[in-house]
Amino acid sequence: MTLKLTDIVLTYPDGDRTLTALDHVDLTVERGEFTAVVGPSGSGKSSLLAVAATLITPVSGTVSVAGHEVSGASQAARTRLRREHIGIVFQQSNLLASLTALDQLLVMADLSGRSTREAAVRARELLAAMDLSDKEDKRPHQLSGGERQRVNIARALMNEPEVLLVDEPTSALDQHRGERIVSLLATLTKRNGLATVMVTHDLATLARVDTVLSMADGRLTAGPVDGASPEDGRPDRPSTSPTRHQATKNSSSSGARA
Ligand SMILES: Nc1ncnc2c1ncn2[C@@H]1O[C@H](COP(=O)(O)OP(=O)(O)OP(=O)(O)O)[C@@H](O)[C@H]1O
Repeated sequence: MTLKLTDIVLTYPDGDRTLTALDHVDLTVERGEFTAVVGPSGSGKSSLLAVAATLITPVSGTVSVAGHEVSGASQAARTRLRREHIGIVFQQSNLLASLTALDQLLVMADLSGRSTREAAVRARELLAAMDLSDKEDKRPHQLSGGERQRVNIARALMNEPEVLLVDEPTSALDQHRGERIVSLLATLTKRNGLATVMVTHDLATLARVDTVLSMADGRLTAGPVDGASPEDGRPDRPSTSPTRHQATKNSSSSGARA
């Protein structure tokens, strides 16, 4: 199992009390599986991603990434694990303003000690896969919102991660560009064998994912919120299995504690 969170409890100090952001959460995502987490603001979605990214240590529970147990690992080991196995795409494009699209990717390779030649080949391949070959030399302000988000995704894939964590990828995009980004994520998940977790408010994008989970008050349960259909907003899409979103959670790989 590529990403496995078991019985995670995460709290934050809240004045003289403690706020439970994640309340005994289980999550398993296999390679090639695209999982979406939906839920209201403040329900714990970003906290879940941060724990999965090994950026925050939970009070209890275990995190395993690509077969590596995170609990008890040193800070240096976590950083290495993150660099080698996890790609993160943040909500807003956080590209460096002064760098070209190509250099945004090369910086990642530099941090992980890849050879410059090998990195340049991979970066160009990734930009081509994102349909950005003609934008290699463009800086962020010369790119559209959708193009910036595709550079973000390419950058997250630079070190060939097994796990891809994506926070609200469509929030700054119009519907068409948003759908294109999620479609791209779905394709990459299958093609690269990624275990992808996407936090989203955008129910229209759920038609492209394999599994939908809902966060509410720090608890993760199977299925979309309020009975919303994953096909909402995409009536023309060929349906793979409308009921799988519910079934997957309860029966097999992805575990969410109800
Ligand atoms: N660093 C922090 N310190 C204290 N409380 C926090 C911190 N980060 C998040 N919280 C609280 O934890 C709860 C879960 O927050 P989180 O950001 O994970 O939710 P979310 O579902 O991602 O929300 P949104 O959709 O608005 O981003 C909220 O009540 C939030 O106020």
